[in-house]
Amino acid sequence: MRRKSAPDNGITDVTTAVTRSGTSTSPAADAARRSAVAEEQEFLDSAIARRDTLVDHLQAELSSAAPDVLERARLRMLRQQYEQLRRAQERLVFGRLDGLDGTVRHVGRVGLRNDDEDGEPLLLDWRAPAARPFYTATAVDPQGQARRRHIRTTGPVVVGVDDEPLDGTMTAELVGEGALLAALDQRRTGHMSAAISTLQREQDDIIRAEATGPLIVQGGPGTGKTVVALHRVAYLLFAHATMADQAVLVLGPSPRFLRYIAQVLPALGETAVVSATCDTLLPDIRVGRDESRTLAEIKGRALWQAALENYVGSLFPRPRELKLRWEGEFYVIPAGTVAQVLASVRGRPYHRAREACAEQLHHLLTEAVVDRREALMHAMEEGFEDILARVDRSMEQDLRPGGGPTGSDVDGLLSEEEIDILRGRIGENATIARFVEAWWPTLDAEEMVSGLLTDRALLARFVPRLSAAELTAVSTEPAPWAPSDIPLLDAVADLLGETGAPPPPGGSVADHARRQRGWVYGHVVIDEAQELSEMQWQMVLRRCPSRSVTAVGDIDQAEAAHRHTSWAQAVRAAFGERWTAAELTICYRTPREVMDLTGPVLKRAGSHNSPPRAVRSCGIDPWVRTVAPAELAATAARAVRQLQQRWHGGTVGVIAPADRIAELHAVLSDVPVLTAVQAKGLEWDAALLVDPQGIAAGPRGWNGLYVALTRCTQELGQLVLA
Ligand SMILES: Nc1ncnc2c1ncn2[C@@H]1O[C@H](COP(=O)(O)OP(=O)(O)OP(=O)(O)O)[C@@H](O)[C@H]1O
Repeated sequence: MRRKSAPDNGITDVTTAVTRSGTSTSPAADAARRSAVAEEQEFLDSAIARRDTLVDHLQAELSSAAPDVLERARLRMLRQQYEQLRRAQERLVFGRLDGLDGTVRHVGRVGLRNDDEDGEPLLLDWRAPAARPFYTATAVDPQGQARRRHIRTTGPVVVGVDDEPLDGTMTAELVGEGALLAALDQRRTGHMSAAISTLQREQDDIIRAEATGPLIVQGGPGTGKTVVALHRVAYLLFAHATMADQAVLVLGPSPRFLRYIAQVLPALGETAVVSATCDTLLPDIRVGRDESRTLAEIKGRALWQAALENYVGSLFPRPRELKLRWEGEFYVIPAGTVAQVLASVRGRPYHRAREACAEQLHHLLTEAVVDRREALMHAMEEGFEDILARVDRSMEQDLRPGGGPTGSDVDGLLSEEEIDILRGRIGENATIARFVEAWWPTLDAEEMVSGLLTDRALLARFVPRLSAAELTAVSTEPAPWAPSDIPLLDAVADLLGETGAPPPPGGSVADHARRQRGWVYGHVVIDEAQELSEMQWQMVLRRCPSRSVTAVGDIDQAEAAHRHTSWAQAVRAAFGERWTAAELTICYRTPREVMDLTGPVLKRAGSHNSPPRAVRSCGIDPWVRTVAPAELAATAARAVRQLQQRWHGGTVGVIAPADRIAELHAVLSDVPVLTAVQAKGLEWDAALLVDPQGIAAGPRGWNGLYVALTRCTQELGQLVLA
């Protein structure tokens, strides 16, 4: 932090001289702008030098550190700091707050401390509480600030500054409007980038919200839901140190979408993150086919959870007398004792219960063997020579082989150590293991689910709420797994519990989390959450029992097979009434000219909401061409070429009904040609909609058309069939 000598004068000079777009209005203004840029360049240079020094220090410390177990946590933290600093190249410094008290604070991608450890930081991390006014201070609520400055940089060079006085002389709905509009107008690269320098108030409120329970964020297309979701991950990992130990799960709608957002969190230095779709959450299972909407809807219903619990529950053994054979003799464990053993593991997953019961069985058998021996010893004491001989023989067998103590106490009773050895032998004995396996078999989730889904009678027994037609539809599906099978497999795998050895050590927290189906995350973020079925929500809950979940989505863009038209319906099965709602209201992506077309489409989709308000106009009117069906593909190819020329250096995407994709792919190999569902969450500079009526004709087609219309940042073209 620096203190200005004459705060009021300094601020006034610059802010009156520099307009929001950074262009000057007079020679005096030009001079003020140059001086402001020079001042910020000086600061940026010092921040870069400090960052480089810290990187060098950390590198030296990491390379000289011994791999001491006790040091692991500290080394992990150092490595994280090192990675964050090393990656903090672009926009190292992007903001400045001038306090009413004359203090000056710079805000940047990472925090940088001065040489003096206890002193004020040189640069505030954008997530630090002290940086918050940069995103939320207004003229009405200046939060102790006199001015906010956006510093525009290209690599290590300051190229401009945009000042906003917070004294009421300039009122703007947007924070750092110049910088924001410049960011929104940039050509799209095909990858989302971080927006730390231009986050808006309503976005910041959600990013920094408490993470103690489910937070559901509704926002229309382009309102920055993905931006908010990803920056919230970065914020939570910064604000809650322990969250990095558990990792954060980011669930997106498709692999294509995950590729689109893949660079944002690494660029912010965050690596304790696992990205997946609901279909790829199970480490060893892959979806092998599409499915009908009817089946997706049936198998997405919450009722499957109880059905599967009953199904797995039915396979737990019932209490009955158990007769075990050990060293040629039979031992009986009465049904009452078995019932007690079973009761003691009630509520545990199948395999964990099995493991615990098997252990108790080993104990009981050991006790029975020891008791019988003691009885024999008593008899021996009473002088039965032949029994003595049997005991000796039996003991020789029991304590063989293995190098342990081979003798017994002088009185013939087993010592504690010998009893332990006996118990160990029973626990490792193959015959006993076979007996336990026959009594309580280990099960495989995939076999269990396919066994249930292909057996109509079994389905009718465990899923009685399905109609006869639904039972038939489910039981006659083909073999490879479909998307709606994944939550069923996950539910059964969870009810069964893990078997086998834990995954090998090594790798990062994210590697561990990725490899383990049952990993519990510190937080889960879901994008396009309106698409999740009730059973997919259960998958989320299993991975985050604390319910520290942020779900962003647009209920009006819902295209999934479920019939939810409100968030209350969508999340009732998962959270009941206990969730918090938030809303994003401003559309950043799609220009006003295009958003004006979306109102009627949204109405046709059955929504009572209005589309979000577009923040900017691009000056390009959306266009429509009517085309004969036979000309469609060729016209689309020509239109795409023209768009590519106009948006040279940017991106173009095509959206069409599913049945036209193949025909278009044949002529358009260098641009994405997607259905509306596949285009979810994506954006391009220009979008071409081919046969929009066809898009609207599908199931939930108007919602699909709403998605399709809102993918462009600049130009929208439509080819309508004659
Ligand atoms: N504060 C911001 N600063 C800069 N760019 C932003 C900001 N907020 C949103 N954007 C940009 O606006 C576009 C839309 O954002 P985003 O994809 O997060 O919206 P969305 O609500 O998830 O949209 P959709 O529901 O259509 O998928 C992106 O290019 C994003 O980078």
